[in-house]
Amino acid sequence: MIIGLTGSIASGKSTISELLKSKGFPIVDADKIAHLVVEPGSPVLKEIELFFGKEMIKTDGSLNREKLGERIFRNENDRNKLNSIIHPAIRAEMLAQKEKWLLAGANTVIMDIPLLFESKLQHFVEKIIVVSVTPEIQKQRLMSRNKLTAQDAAIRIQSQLPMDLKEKGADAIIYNNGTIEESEQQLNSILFNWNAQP
Ligand SMILES: CC(C)(COP(=O)(O)OP(=O)(O)OC[C@H]1O[C@@H](n2cnc3c(N)ncnc32)[C@H](O)[C@@H]1O)[C@@H](O)C(=O)NCCC(=O)NCCS
Ligand SMILES: Nc1ncnc2c1ncn2[C@@H]1O[C@H](COP(=O)(O)OP(=O)(O)OP(=O)(O)O)[C@@H](O)[C@H]1O
Repeated sequence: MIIGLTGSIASGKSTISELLKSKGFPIVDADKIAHLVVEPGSPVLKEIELFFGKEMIKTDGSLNREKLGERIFRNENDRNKLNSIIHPAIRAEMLAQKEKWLLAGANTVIMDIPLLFESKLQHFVEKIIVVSVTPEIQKQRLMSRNKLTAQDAAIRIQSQLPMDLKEKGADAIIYNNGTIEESEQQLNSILFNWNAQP
């Protein structure tokens, strides 16, 4: 079974993904792959430099994520441009990793895809878990994790589809407003209901 794990920014996908990993499930992580495809010297990084300018590259040749983030979260045209440069490479690597796990005999593969709905990737997966939080908790966690002002956190949240729309597209929802243990209990019952084994 291929399970898509999604949610909104700072809703707790990585936290749930870590729990799944500790239970032995193989994880294909789109955010990690997004780091991989922009390694120094990669063609994707060159394209980012050509469009967004030399100031997006640090002196050690790596991507200045903070600078690029400042630009793309507040500007839809820039965000669409970055997506058109980086997403094809991310998708190709996600599918390759999924195939690798299936060939290795995995029963269930987890695909952690933050933009599953925004990028219309529902066909990549068979079941969808949405990790949801209330807007207040989401903003608070995003501000403290990324050291952002309330305004910058709001801009990032608005760059994605609203949570209620994502919930409508879910096969199961984890409400991650309480403790991690409470979220793990919800996760366990979803895995049990779907008879999902690593
Ligand atoms: C703009 C970048 C450099 C900022 O880097 P930064 O280290 O600050 O953020 P990070 O990569 O950890 O992403 C954090 C979260 O931001 C959100 N996010 C990232 N990119 C986007 C985007 N293009 N549109 C909307 N939300 C996004 C996701 O919820 C993601 O989980 C980076 O997010 C990026 O390369 N984005 C484009 C790739 C992408 O779409 N990634 C999302 C998964 S496919
Ligand atoms: N149940 C919880 N209780 C307290 N803190 C939590 C809980 N779940 C997640 N967090 C914290 O909230 C922040 C966001 O969680 P996490 O990084 O898992 O979200 P994410 O959905 O993967 O974010 P992104 O979309 O930005 O990658 C992190 O600092 C994490 O430690």
